[in-house]
Amino acid sequence: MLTSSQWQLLETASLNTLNLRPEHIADIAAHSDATLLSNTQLVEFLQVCNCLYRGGEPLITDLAYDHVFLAELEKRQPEHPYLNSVEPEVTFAGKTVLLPEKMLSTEKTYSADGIEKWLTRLEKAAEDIGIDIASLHFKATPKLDGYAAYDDGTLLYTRGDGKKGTDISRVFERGLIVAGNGLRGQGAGEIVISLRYFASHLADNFDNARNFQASIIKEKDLGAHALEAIQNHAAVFFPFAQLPSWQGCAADLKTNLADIMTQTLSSVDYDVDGVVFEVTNDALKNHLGATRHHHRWQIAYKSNIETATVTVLSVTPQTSRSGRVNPVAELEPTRLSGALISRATAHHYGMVKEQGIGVGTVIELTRSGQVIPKIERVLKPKTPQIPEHCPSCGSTLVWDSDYLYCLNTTQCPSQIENSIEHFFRVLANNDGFGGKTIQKLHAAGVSSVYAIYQLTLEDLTGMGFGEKTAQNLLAQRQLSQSLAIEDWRFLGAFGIHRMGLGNCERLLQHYRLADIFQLTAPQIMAIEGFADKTAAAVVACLAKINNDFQRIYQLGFNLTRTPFLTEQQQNHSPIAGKIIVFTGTMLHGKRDAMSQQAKRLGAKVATSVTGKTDFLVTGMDVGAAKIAAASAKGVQVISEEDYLALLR
Ligand SMILES: NC(=O)c1ccc[n+]([C@@H]2O[C@H](COP(=O)([O-])OP(=O)(O)OC[C@H]3O[C@@H](n4cnc5c(N)ncnc54)[C@H](O)[C@@H]3O)[C@@H](O)[C@H]2O)c1
Ligand SMILES: [Zn+2]
Repeated sequence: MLTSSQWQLLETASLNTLNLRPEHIADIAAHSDATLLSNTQLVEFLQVCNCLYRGGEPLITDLAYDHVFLAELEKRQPEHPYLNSVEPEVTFAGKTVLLPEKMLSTEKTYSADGIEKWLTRLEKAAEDIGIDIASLHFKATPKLDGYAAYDDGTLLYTRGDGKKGTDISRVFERGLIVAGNGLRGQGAGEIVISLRYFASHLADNFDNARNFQASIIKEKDLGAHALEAIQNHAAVFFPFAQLPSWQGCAADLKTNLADIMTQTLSSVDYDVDGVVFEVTNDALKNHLGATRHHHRWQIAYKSNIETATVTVLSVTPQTSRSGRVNPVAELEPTRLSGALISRATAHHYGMVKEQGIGVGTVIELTRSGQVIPKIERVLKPKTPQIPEHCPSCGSTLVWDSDYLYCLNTTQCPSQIENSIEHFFRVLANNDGFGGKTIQKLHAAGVSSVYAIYQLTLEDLTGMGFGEKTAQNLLAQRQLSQSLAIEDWRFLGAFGIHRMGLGNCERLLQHYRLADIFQLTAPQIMAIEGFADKTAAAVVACLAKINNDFQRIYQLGFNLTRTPFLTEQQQNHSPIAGKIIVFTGTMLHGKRDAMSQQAKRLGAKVATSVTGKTDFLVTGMDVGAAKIAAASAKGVQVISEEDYLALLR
């Protein structure tokens, strides 16, 4: 659930009126799965995370934000405005002022390869304007993970939306000093707090450094802790120009990249979330310029994985919808990249047993893009904690290779509740049936998806749901049936073993939903992507869920049929077999819907223009440079109108 202060931040930013509701937001964060979200939900969730992050109360890790949710938006809608602008700060009161110069975000990479590519681009650009590559000079500075601000000598501004910021000069009136030479007016920098000071003086009162930085800026009256930190010069404004730096030529940079990273990351006593590389040549910087999001002459190399050494307090078994019992380690609360971690999953009970994970085990915790971090390595083993009985239903557990299973598929509460939850989560077109509601329904004797669809208002109120909640549940249930949903998603909601959403779609590209229950293993194996083991498992599982499936299917859902692969290929539409890229804002419907239609008509829809692209279909607000670049590659550029005429 969101905390009340998180909710307040959303209210201040007017994000409390979104379609996403608090329990849904918390649920998405907990599952860290972006694929189930609609496009609108995805963008709304990003806005919510950004607001909470800037307000000092992050909901998810930076890695989850970048690699799960932002990456999904990039995959689906690479041209989405959210990706092409500076993520706004929304939380501070104060006068809005135009920034003396634009403050942008940074381009990011997570690998040495990304740095190499960036260098190649710079070298090409240098050649274009006749600059000798060997003369280029580079600089690496620690990427401070504080609160970005701009000091023009008189006022201090927040970064705001990159063009307009908020006047927060009050922090200097409160005694904040400028780090380094102490001079005002050095432009962009960050408000940061000493790591050592935070650990010794503030850790008990603030969740993380970001949380503290936000408090320095936003609170009307400073708390005693903040005041003391400022007086002790532990909290400072650090102009980037004053940061310690590595400097050298491109060849040095390439050869010593790993060393430069290690040195720079530990060169200051502040939270650092990467290293910023930039070229210093002014002519080249001017030539390169910026996108709406970042300067092309600068790149941040962010570290992908974070680790910490932690002691295990106990290991808790959790039964999943498939009956597999997963070990969750309860940990001594530990800070990892700003969030307080108190639980981690071990891969399976085989690992718990072999490596000795139990009370007092010391482990290395790794976090790479998931909200719940994983135990990667055991540093000091102890007696393992292995359960004999299912924590949910008490039946005796059995081993199947490395895994422990509860075989009580028909009565185990965890299995039943998690399966129902899975169904509604995958449908993703309603948000009435979350974990808590399902638990309550199950406790009242409702133990299947079908049974949920039989409930009346009286049934629900009889189970202790309030009149309003009950009505809302029925409305949400109605939505789940009336809103259009792809048939592969519907099939995926049944949680068939070895049938993730991708395999469901693949299967339905060859057979109608109504026909898949008659399929044999060889027929499934004939489909590209299904190996013999998978095919056999699919047949067995389909047989197992057949009755349940038919009953629910017959309730009536608004299913969209997956086009057969053959239909797509043999289609005689004017765009059959063509590769199309859509760009800009479309006037005649959402781009998503247009892509779907194009696919149905046999076209391949790509997200970026290459020499193989046939058509670039342009909506509104498409830059001339983009059009010119496509034409130069021999791509036919047509307007949305012309495209629709072509289809007619
Ligand atoms: N956890 C979450 O929910 C959440 C939400 C939103 C954003 N984020 C994180 O924030 C990031 C995006 O934020 P952003 O737009 O501020 O981009 P960014 O992380 O790329 O930071 C850009 C900023 O870096 C600062 N910076 C720090 N040290 C610097 C140096 N040495 N030289 C130059 N600039 C330096 C500048 O102020 C610049 O504005 C994402 O990558 C994500 O990880 C997380
Ligand atoms: Zn059980």
